[in-house]
Amino acid sequence: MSQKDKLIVFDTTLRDGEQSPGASMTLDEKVRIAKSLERLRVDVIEAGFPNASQGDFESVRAVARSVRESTICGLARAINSDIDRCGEALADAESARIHTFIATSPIHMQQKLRMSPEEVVERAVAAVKRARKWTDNVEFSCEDAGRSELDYLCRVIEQAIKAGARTINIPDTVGYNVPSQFGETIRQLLERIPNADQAVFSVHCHNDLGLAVANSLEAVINGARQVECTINGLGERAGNASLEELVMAVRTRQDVFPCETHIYTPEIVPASRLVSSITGFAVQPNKAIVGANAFAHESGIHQDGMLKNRETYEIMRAEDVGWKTNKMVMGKHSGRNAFKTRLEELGVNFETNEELNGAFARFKELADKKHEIFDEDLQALVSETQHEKEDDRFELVYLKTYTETGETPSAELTLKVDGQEQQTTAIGSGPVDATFKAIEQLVNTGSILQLFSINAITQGTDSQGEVTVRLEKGGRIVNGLGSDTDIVIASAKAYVSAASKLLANTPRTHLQAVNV
Ligand SMILES: CC(=O)SCCNC(=O)CCNC(=O)[C@H](O)C(C)(C)COP(=O)(O)OP(=O)(O)OC[C@H]1O[C@@H](n2cnc3c(N)ncnc32)[C@H](O)[C@@H]1OP(=O)(O)O
Ligand SMILES: CC(C)C(=O)C(=O)O
Repeated sequence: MSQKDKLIVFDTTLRDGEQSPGASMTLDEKVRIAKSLERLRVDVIEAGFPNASQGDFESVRAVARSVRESTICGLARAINSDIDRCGEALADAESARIHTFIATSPIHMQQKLRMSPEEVVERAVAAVKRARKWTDNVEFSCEDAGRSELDYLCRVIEQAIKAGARTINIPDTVGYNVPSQFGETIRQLLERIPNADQAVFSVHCHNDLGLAVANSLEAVINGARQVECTINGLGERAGNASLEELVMAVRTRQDVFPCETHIYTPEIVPASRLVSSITGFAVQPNKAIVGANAFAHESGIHQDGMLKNRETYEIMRAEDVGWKTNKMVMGKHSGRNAFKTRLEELGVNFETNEELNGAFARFKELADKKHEIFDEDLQALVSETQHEKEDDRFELVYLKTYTETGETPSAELTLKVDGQEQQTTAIGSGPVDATFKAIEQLVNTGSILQLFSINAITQGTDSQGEVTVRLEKGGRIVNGLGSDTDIVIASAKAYVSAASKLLANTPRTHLQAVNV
């Protein structure tokens, strides 16, 4: 069994997270999120502020009734009516905690509460005692502790513990602290408060300077054993410390942290998605752990390293946080190793290095035009390459089409016909029709177009179009395939490919080249 301390994970997505402007949640949504936090094995779920409104009260009560495995907590000011309402909302919880708070910084005491430091101590003590009438599990927070005087903090906290608080929370309410200083504050509090050993010290950091996770971790190194956090870092203003980052930092760097969480990490990504879909707050792609790119690799050197040994570029396993797998994104920065490996996974093997190099060159060309190359793009690219290999009598060199409202569409075309460049122009009912007529002038198949179909290979307006052209002549039917981000060019490629097949065994003299 592990000798390490337990780090208690206190999630406040439903309370501080909901304080994000625009992130309000309905009762049902809160229960769904609470159930997801329970699956994550979060130790304490702060479900709301029951005295804020009837709706908040009912939500906290509903969460308290639905969740059995996590402790359910409610927030209350150091005011009897807040505390009693909180106690009522939590009455049906399997395990309940009342979290009461009052500000301890000079600016908050003078300007907001308009209370003297003595009055604040008295209110804190009275609040903790009142909460203890409801439950033994009472947490006390010194709001704006990050800007409070250390001697005064020691005084308030000592009294709060004496009054019965079993968790003491040190919030950096406005995200003002930096890690070394915040860690030192925790160390000093634990050292100087005589009854500090009778409570668990907790931290609650905000992200105004982007330091919420770093400050929390430094506090843990200095003795804090509860971290307050939210899924996706949701929360007031710039948000709170993000649960997923804290949990994975502690887990990944067990050489640094003297404690461990009991979080079931494969539930992290599902919880993140749920919170994002309910609040409508999208997760940025480069967000640590839960961003779409957190386990995606695009550059060739990284992909090559990953294929040789995953740990060259990954410090965690995607599967451990709930992704199906990590991702090799095929794009313009990808190299040959990743290209070849992905195609092999798709069942395509190259017989020679020349073939691989040819396909890879085409892939790079396509990647310059299109941000991400999907498996379907690769398959289209290879099948086009293989078609060309079989029947390369004709090759599209240049195509320019002209369309304008009220004007007749036209096409200007250069084809390589049996190795020789030939040019022509044609008009048609549309740019594709004009292009097909121009090709036909040069290749002269005399065939009938039986089928012309276009499909978008992937989603997005930068998707490639894949075109199939079916030509029929004298009972013989051939298909040609072409793909490109420009659907007229894809159509030209498909027609040229079909024509090549149709005339593969025809004597080369049949062609009547038209030079313009
Ligand atoms: C840092 C944090 O995240 S703290 C939690 C923030 N969450 C919320 O505020 C929850 C939503 N809030 C609300 O619905 C309302 O503000 C309520 C119901 C809590 C209070 O509403 P109102 O009674 O209308 O008061 P209002 O919001 O205008 O002002 C807050 C009052 O609480 C006082 N107060 C603030 N914090 C505390 C505290 N911890 N203990 C005691 N009194 C406090 C203020 O001094 C002010 O008192 P005053 O009216 O005598 O000046
Ligand atoms: C009530 C406390 C914990 C809080 O949310 C804060 O100080 O940010």
